[in-house]
Amino acid sequence: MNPNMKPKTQTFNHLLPLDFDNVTTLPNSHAWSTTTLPSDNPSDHAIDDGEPLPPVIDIGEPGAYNLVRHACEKWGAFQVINHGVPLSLFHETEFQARRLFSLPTERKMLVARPPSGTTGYGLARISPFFPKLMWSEGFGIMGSPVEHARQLWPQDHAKFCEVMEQWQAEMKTLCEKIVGMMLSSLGLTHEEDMKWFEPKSGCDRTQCVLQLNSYPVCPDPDRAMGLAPHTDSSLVTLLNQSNINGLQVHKDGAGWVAVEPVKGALVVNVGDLMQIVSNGKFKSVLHRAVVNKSCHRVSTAFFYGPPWDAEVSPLRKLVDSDHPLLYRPVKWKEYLQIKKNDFNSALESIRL
Ligand SMILES: O=C(O)CCC(=O)C(=O)O
Ligand SMILES: [Fe+2]
Repeated sequence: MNPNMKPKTQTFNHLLPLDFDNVTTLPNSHAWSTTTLPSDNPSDHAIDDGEPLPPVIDIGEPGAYNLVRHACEKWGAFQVINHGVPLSLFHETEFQARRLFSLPTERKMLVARPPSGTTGYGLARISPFFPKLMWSEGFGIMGSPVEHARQLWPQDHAKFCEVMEQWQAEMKTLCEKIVGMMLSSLGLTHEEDMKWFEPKSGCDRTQCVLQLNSYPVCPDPDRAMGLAPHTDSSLVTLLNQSNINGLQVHKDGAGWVAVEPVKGALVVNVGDLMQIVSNGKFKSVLHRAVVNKSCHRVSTAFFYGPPWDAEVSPLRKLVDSDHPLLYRPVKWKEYLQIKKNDFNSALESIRL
């Protein structure tokens, strides 16, 4: 696989996932060959000093800041527990996501995501960068999902909207806390150093996307890919991967490492913007999702970012003669355009 590949011309067929329920063998369109499928298996290095890695951090503990910094530098990912999000809401969110994906294909097509859009039902947005299709379907939400939910369930959409809005609110609060912890761990204060990111004139303009992902049972998981390797463009991403294995993170020297699900924990990914803000100290983690033969896996990813037009640049306090400025300033909306063209080399293209 060439991560620098340009998107190929999309046809309508490329925008819509398979009707997975009616497929018993892996179609050629979804069969990743050894040249397109990263061949290295999850590493044996996933255990370090008897602890599963990336680390699981109790963010209620006084020493959590140091653990967060260490995880962001070493892995670009960690799991959080003791975060205050009720377990019942995890279950309700997963239940509603499963309810959506179990609708008949024709119903889901009513809310198909447009080719360059963010919200609605469809293939992974990164699909155009890869020669094969992924064994997954997704549904993107920004703000209220009510317009789409009304089309999916004309009589019965209130609960879906209530649960998704509650989940978004909880994720946003937790992201604010985690971004604050990351900055504090670098010796920065939110007030001084994050002015670009603060709500202006009392209204909160941070931009967030909630992405529901579905990985149906796959007849030939070794040749299929749930979600191909990528980094997230966000500042941070919070992922609920339910109780089923599938997420893997890439670590130099260790290869692909499985992130073991921990009940009630959320995975935190450092995103590209946080790598920029931290002047390269924190690593935007390369990750992927694999599929399996027996369980339909559902995950929810909450991408947390600054206002579209806020300029993101490395924090001045982190730049000195030993740590030269690594990235030019960029607005998130501009960065997303760069990512659409350059994909996994987007960070390189704004490097000084
Ligand atoms: O489902 C997963 O484990 C990964 C999801 C993900 O990386 C994404 O939605 O960006
Ligand atoms: Fe991701």
